[in-house]
Amino acid sequence: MNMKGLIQSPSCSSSPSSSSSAFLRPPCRAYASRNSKFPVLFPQAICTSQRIHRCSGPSKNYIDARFSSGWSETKSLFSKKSLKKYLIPLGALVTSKTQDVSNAPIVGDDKIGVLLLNLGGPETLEDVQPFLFNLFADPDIIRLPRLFRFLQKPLAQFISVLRAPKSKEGYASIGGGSPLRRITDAQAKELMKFLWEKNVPAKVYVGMRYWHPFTEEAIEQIKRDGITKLVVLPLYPQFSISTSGSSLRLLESIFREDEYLVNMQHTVIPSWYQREGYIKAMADLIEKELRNFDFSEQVMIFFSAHGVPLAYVEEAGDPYKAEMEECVDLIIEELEKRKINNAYTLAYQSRVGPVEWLKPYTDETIIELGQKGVKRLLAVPISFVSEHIETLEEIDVEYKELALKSGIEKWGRVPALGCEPTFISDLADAVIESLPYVGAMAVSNLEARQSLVPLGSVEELLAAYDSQRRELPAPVTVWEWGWTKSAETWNGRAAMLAVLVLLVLEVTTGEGFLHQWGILPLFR
Ligand SMILES: C=CC1=C(C)c2cc3[nH]c(cc4nc(cc5[nH]c(cc1n2)c(C)c5CCC(=O)O)C(CCC(=O)O)=C4C)c(C)c3C=C
Ligand SMILES: [Fe+2]
Repeated sequence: MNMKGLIQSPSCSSSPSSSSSAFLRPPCRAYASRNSKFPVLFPQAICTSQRIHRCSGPSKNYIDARFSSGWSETKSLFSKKSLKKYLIPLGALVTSKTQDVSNAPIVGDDKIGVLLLNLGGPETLEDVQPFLFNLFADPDIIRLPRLFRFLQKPLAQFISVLRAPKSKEGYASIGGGSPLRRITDAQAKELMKFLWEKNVPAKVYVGMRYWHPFTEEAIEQIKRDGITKLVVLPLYPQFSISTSGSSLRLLESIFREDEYLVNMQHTVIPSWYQREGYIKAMADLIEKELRNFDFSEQVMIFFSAHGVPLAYVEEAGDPYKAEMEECVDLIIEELEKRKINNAYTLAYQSRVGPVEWLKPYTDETIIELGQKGVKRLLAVPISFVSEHIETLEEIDVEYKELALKSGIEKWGRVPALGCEPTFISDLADAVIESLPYVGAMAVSNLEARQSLVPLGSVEELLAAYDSQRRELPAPVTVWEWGWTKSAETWNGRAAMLAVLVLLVLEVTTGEGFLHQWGILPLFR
């Protein structure tokens, strides 16, 4: 079959892992979620086919865990009203008959596509500033109050120019650019291979949020190929408004404006950290890396996740923290099954700007552990499945140095999953399991309504998790001031306030240093 035109990057070497049917669970009883008024029934068919890790009892299922812990306590946007909506995904309903313009694989009458969503990264040092501009221009990264929205682009320009030298240094130290495109392309190629081997001939596309290949480019290709059923799969294991959410929001706006896409059936797999293949693959990597230590049972397993500003979780109901904690629990459970009972901890890295981010912070935790006499540390990057600047530079260089200075004697790091066959094979299973829900009309489709991983259309998912689209303090604060805990915070806030004043003056008068430097106006 013709696969030309698809991803042609260096592939990961892998061989298909053994069938994941070993992961099938015993039939699950139907039960209701503990803190919710809405009973969530999990029929056997769904439980087994979704291969959700926790399927053993009322207190240990995925949805139940969400609503019984952080979610309900954090003014979650999964209010009972939105939860109801969430559990009744409507799907994209209209079947489109498209012209057969390409060699896209066909199942029945359908041409199936999988769209992998990822962040994207600068490929050269010249790309760094424009990449940062795209990132900071994203209203899901810097959420300005409505009144200040017109400042989004000038502010993004300003911050990106300011941050570029530091970022460039980082990218220079890892070879002059991000490896993200190469790795994501390789993952796409492997995923396609697994899908075909599992008798699902699908095309896999990569759509990046902030750099090439942009999501818009992937969508154009999807249209050219005449895809009729699309599975949208963000490559972030845990959902965050700032990552998968942002990509889905972009997708929603693209879908809305396009007649072809309005009619294309699709579904979204919003997060998949609880899948057994992913959990086992992570545990495999940890187990392997522990073997490099002497006295391996004394090694502290240090999960380091990318942070998000605290307000995302506490004010907008971002499920990221709850999903992260659940994910760590699942990996630890898997390790314990293997008789690996090491101490472990979770901390958050990579904060940007002066607002408060999820705590504990990775750097502070490393210092504390050193003070407490921990001698062996194994860092586990957990929020991202490729190597990238924050593993290769921040963890491997900065945190390692800090750890050694803080009294840690032996440091190790688990590699990112990349193209691990167990992992990619399981992603292929996730795609296959989602296919019956593509375009499913949940109102009349009991299974879609009861799906454990709440598959739904882009629009429904966005409406469910972020319907109110609250204004949040941006990671880089531009309007807050006051007495703060540290001089760094205060300096940052004062500087940003000054920036805001200058920007307002620039934009209203049309004069100032940004105009002199040719940065403004953005569009001539
Ligand atoms: C789950 C992963 C990620 C979350 C959550 C996330 C939130 C987030 N990030 C920024 C700001 C920056 N991120 C940058 C790079 C970057 N971010 C992620 C992942 C998550 N970000 C990755 C994988 C990468 C690296 C891509 C690569 O090129 O390898 C950067 C640029 C690098 C730098 O200058 O440090 C910035 C800036 C914010 C503000 C945020 C939440 C609001
Ligand atoms: Fe980031």
